[in-house]
Amino acid sequence: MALPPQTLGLLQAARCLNTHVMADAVVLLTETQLEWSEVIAEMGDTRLIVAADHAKLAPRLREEGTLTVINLPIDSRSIQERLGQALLEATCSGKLKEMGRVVVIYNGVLNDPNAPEPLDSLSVIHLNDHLEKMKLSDLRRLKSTVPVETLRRVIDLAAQIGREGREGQPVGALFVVGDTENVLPLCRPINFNPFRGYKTLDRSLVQVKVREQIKELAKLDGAFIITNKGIAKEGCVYLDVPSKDVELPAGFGSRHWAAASVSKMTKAVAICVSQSSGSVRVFVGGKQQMYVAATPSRPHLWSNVRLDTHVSRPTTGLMPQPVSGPFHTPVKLNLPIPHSADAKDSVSKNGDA
Ligand SMILES: Nc1ncnc2c1ncn2[C@@H]1O[C@H](COP(=O)(O)OP(=O)(O)OP(=O)(O)O)[C@@H](O)[C@H]1O
Repeated sequence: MALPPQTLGLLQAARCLNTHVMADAVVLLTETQLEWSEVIAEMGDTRLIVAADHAKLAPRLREEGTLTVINLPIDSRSIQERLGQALLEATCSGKLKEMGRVVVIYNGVLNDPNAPEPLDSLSVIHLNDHLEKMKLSDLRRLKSTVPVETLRRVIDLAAQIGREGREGQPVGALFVVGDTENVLPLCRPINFNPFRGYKTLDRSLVQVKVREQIKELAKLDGAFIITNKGIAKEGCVYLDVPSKDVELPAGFGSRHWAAASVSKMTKAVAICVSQSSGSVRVFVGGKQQMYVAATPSRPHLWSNVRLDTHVSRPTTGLMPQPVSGPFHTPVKLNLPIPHSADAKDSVSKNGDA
């Protein structure tokens, strides 16, 4: 079966563009089975990376041993989010250079995916402009065993909870991600487990509806336990973790101490949303390794500006506006926490209010 003319034209244009802009590769984002041997023949010696729903396309893709494939499960996210995820996965797995550029072919107009020629768009993406500003590579530097994609998803969810609260009220939360084997024995239920009895897919944070549900559940006391793969396992659990081997500046309460301690005792990453400030702190190995401000100064980008304080926010007045999309959060890494006597109530000299 020959390739549809529009797809063929896009492949040829992508190959040409790849040479002109000296791109590292052509990335093909597709949910549609193609005649892969023809695609490969069309691309000649141009590097091709296929980002596709592996389960659906796997049998045919596997037949083409030479193709570089990124597994991208279909879900309800927008094409921009899926594209972001594909580039992130490709960069994190070393298939693309962080500073490089790529030509991407995708279905950008979002017409019927079952149409004979769903591929309709071509873009040149400079990864430096995207991934570096987003500082997603920083997630890798956390040196945790939790996949970067799971971390990004939970951090984004945590940041949304911190910014949006629930029904006008500020809400805090604690996510313990990964190493569930060692984390679960440290947990005891303080309420019914809201995830019990649900199928894995219905507990996956890939699903928007699951993330929305978790935002609702964040009102309840206790922590969420999330697996490496981003599956919610338990909610409303109390972490019985001694805090003797961790150090936090004055002003942090029991949620933050529990986060630091559980990350010290296990290989899990603890992601803590402060109810009082709305900010998010990421703990690995007993230490705070990342800070996400409650109010993004540069929406849609990850950056590492702002020094870190644990600042109270007003409980009345306008809440910061939620920002959608996967890469919207100002992030700070490893900057020292001020050791003031009352960090929690201090107002940042650096404008972190
Ligand atoms: N060990 C723990 N395990 C699970 N959840 C906890 C634990 N300790 C505290 N929490 C949760 O954190 C909530 C707030 O506790 P606390 O005010 O002491 O925390 P905090 O660190 O000051 O955070 P915040 O800035 O959100 O107030 C508790 O109501 C509880 O839901």
